[in-house]
Amino acid sequence: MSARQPITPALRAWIAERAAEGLDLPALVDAMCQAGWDAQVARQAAEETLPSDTAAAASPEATLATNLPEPALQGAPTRIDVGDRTVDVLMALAHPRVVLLGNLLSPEECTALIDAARPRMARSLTVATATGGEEVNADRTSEGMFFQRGETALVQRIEARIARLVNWPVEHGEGLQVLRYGPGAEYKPHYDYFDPAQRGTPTLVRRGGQRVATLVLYLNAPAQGGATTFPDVGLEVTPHPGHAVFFSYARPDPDTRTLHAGAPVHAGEKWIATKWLREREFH
Ligand SMILES: O=C(O)CCC(=O)C(=O)O
Ligand SMILES: [Fe+2]
Repeated sequence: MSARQPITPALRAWIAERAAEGLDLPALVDAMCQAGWDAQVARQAAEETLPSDTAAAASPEATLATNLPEPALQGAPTRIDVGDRTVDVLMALAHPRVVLLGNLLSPEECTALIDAARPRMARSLTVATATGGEEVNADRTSEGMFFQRGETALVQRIEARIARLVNWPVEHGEGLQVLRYGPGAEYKPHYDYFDPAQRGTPTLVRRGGQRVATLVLYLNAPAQGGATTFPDVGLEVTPHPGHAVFFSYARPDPDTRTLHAGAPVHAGEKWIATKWLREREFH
């Protein structure tokens, strides 16, 4: 292609997402050329989007700072030190970006979180994207509650651990939400980002930008059912106490393939804690 192509925000977001997946500068430029971009434009866009030290180093070993939450998986570690604990890396998927983690919470912490949440559970509300308020949603038959950020010593400890795990400031996180699904309850397929086409989205985004990543922490294991599913890629994550599934989305777009659901619980109950991460400080 010879015509000068513009470096659009969408292109920048795409570059950042590929970088988060581990592509280095030469690989990024290659991928863009294959997609029809002019080599010079591709290199310029990549250099402008990636931090200068990354672009300059341009080696596969270089730490790729990104604009998305992301566990430090360079060098394929089997475990990650999160300060007061060592988390197991169990599985990673590039697109959608999904990382399955083990040992994020101890059995005692899972129980303590359930016990602290239990007296405050109410039928789950979902953000009403049309208005920016909250509403009861038939697609979401769980019960839930929110902790304030840093509300208790336990919540504070977990939030600090998550921040270190995904390299994203505590202040960019929404309060931890605890959900309980009884038999038959589910959370139908949805995206966690706010739909840009909805009228209420600007109100929601004013509180800290878009959501860019989600961490679902499993607090128990239902006897049957209750997986977190990603229908676009046929992935089912089985709940185990102390495990967590992380996924990120560089832009509010279905092409991130982050459509996901809480599958119906068939036997027993399912308890999770969800941490949504924003672009900026959430207040
Ligand atoms: O229940 C699950 O496994 C998924 C929960 C979820 O999607 C959410 O809290 O946003
Ligand atoms: Fe979700």
